[in-house]
Amino acid sequence: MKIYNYPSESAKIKVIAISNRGLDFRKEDIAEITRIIEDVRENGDKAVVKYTKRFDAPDLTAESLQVTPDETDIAEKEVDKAFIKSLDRAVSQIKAFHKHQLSKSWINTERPGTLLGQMVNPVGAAGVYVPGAKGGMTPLVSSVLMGVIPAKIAGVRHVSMMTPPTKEGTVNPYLLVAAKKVGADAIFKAGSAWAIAALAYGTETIPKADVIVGPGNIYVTLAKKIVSGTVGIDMIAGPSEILVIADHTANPEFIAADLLSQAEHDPLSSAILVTDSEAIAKAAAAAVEKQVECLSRKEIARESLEKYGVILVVPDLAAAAELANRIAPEHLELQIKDPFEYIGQIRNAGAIFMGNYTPEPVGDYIAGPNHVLPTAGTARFASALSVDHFIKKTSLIHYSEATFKKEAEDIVRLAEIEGLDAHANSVKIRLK
Ligand SMILES: NC(=O)c1ccc[n+]([C@@H]2O[C@H](COP(=O)([O-])OP(=O)(O)OC[C@H]3O[C@@H](n4cnc5c(N)ncnc54)[C@H](O)[C@@H]3O)[C@@H](O)[C@H]2O)c1
Ligand SMILES: N[C@H](CO)Cc1c[nH]c[nH+]1
Ligand SMILES: [Zn+2]
Repeated sequence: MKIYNYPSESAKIKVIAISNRGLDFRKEDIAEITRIIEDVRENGDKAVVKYTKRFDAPDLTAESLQVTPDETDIAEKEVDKAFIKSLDRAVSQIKAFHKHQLSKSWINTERPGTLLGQMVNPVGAAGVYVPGAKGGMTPLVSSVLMGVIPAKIAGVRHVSMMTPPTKEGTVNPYLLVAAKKVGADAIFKAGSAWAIAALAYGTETIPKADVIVGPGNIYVTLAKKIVSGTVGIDMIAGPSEILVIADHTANPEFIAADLLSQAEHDPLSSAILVTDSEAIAKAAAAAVEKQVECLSRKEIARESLEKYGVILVVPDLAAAAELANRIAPEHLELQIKDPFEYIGQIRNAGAIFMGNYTPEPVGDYIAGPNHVLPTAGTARFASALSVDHFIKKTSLIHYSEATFKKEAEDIVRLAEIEGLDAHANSVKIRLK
């Protein structure tokens, strides 16, 4: 990884290139993904099957698009007991965390003659996208939990899970077992933009969703952006990112391992180290070089680090916080002497990991908070996937006759200023 002093012109250019990578869709991709979405909207299952055959599973048919109970039964026999034990711990900790997020309906009668409030309801149907590039080579079991658990806690009646099938037209058994464990109602063998389009518009086999959530590669993210508004989406949860702020107390081997943990996700992932210690910068760069060689996904990690990895040496930790706030990373690790004192300086980050024994993967798998997080600087305004993404709030309003009459004059005046006679009349007619 290259080391730059920050601030400097060259470092600024590098940081801008990294920050812009996630939402920097190519015109050709926008055109192609829009075409795919329209095709699915018009031709339903036929189009979904066509793209799945072309990109993922050459022998898939409309009849085999949905995973059958038999396939899940077979999967249950294929996975080992140790997996179930780890899965159970993750499920229970993720459930416990998300239960805190439940909102309650409320009514207020403080103002005499009124009842005002908010009724909370879950959406009827949700779609959870679970990434699975290269025929399920990286089955993101944890993303099944992160998508389905908050939907079910919110009370969503029907949750469809979408994931790209393997070349043989199957779904990785670990994904199937996880999906059953958390109560996914249907699983479909479709990925990429066609899966998102099928959820947005519905097909003969795939039910239309009210909300689509879940991370994915650039095509998934772009498709979600395009259908947003027709359906609700959680956020732009694109290629993973990590920014580590480290001081002289940090362990360079730990830093390197954590940077690589996100670089290995995708050639478009980004990994940044910001430190006030030149010695740490050099040692971490050397450790990355050494550790990357041992990774099975070293090609991906190398490509990501080459393009979107950087080490920045800043004058002090205040400058590091300022930079982190500007980049608004998905994951921010604080490998510094007193992270608790420091967090007050951080305003923009998807999730903050504090201390040398809280590496990012703790949050990816087991701590409890959701790992579906805003990327590409969208942590400036977006939050982690949560129960809130699956609910909506309806306002409740009731006026007594006496209170209505007391406020009528004000309503009429405001309506007349807006030039809306019919609004004024709907009040005046009740005063006669
Ligand atoms: N932000 C988050 O919270 C978060 C969480 C987990 C994972 N991630 C990210 O999710 C992503 C997962 O990506 P992935 O690739 O492993 O799985 P994916 O399921 O998102 O992508 C694979 C799908 O894309 C299709 N595809 C390949 N080339 C295509 C093309 N040219 N046009 C259209 N579709 C094409 C494949 O056929 C397959 O169906 C990674 O970028 C990872 O960093 C983000
Ligand atoms: N780090 C990813 C979010 O950017 C989530 C994940 C799933 N599995 C491993 N990691
Ligand atoms: Zn990860």
